[in-house]
Amino acid sequence: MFSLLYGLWKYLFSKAEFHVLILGIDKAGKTTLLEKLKTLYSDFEGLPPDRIVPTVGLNIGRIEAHKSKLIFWDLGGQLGLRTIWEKYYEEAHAILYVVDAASESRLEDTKSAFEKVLRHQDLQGAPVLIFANKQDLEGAVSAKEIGTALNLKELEERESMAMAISAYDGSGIREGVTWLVDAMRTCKRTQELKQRADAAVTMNMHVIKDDTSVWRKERIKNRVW
Ligand SMILES: Nc1nc2c(ncn2[C@@H]2O[C@H](COP(=O)(O)OP(=O)(O)OP(=O)(O)O)[C@@H](O)[C@H]2O)c(=O)[nH]1
Ligand SMILES: [Mg+2]
Repeated sequence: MFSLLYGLWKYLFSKAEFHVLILGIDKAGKTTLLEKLKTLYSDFEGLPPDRIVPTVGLNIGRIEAHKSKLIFWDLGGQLGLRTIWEKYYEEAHAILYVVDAASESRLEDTKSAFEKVLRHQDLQGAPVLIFANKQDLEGAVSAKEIGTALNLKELEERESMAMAISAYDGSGIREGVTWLVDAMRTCKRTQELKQRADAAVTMNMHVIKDDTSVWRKERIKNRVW
């Protein structure tokens, strides 16, 4: 009962909260980015790149930006781990797709994994932000080139953007987060996710009401006043 009431209170009075799924093939720099986000947006210093290992499970990062709470889910990008991605689609407000812009040889793999993500029913209407990562390396291609390679222009039914970043030095990340928050605030998918959450809260309220009436009946029965 207390947890239901607390959940309801939190729901009514807390800041907007968004779930962002960080995807991309292995070694794109997803976890390095997640740790940089923590450093840039919280009092907590994220792990330095030399302490980051390939991801097998799930890494979570919570930050606050533009009066919103952002919860990032970072999953492993190795081939055998990509089947796990879809378990998180339903709850995600947006996709942050990280690309190693300095590795031309892996662009085909990046592209086919990306197309598969976009085709999934559970991600309909989710805004997509592409981070063309590793811009600190010589030979890294521009965000525009990555956007063209991934056919971003053809995504009519959703908001999309490609931005150049370096998860090492942090360049471009803040601009990307600003775009992302704006896109999540205004997109139809966010409204739909909210409606679903509202429906769950309404159901919880019925449970609370039922609990209370049972409790009142008990008091009457036992004459406890
Ligand atoms: N030069 C450079 N290297 C980077 C950058 N971001 C990540 N790396 C390096 O790229 C490699 C892979 O980084 P990770 O963050 O582990 O990549 P990941 O996408 O999380 O990989 P998985 O967990 O296997 O899916 C590491 O050696 C990082 O140090 C960057 O902005 N610049
Ligand atoms: Mg990782």
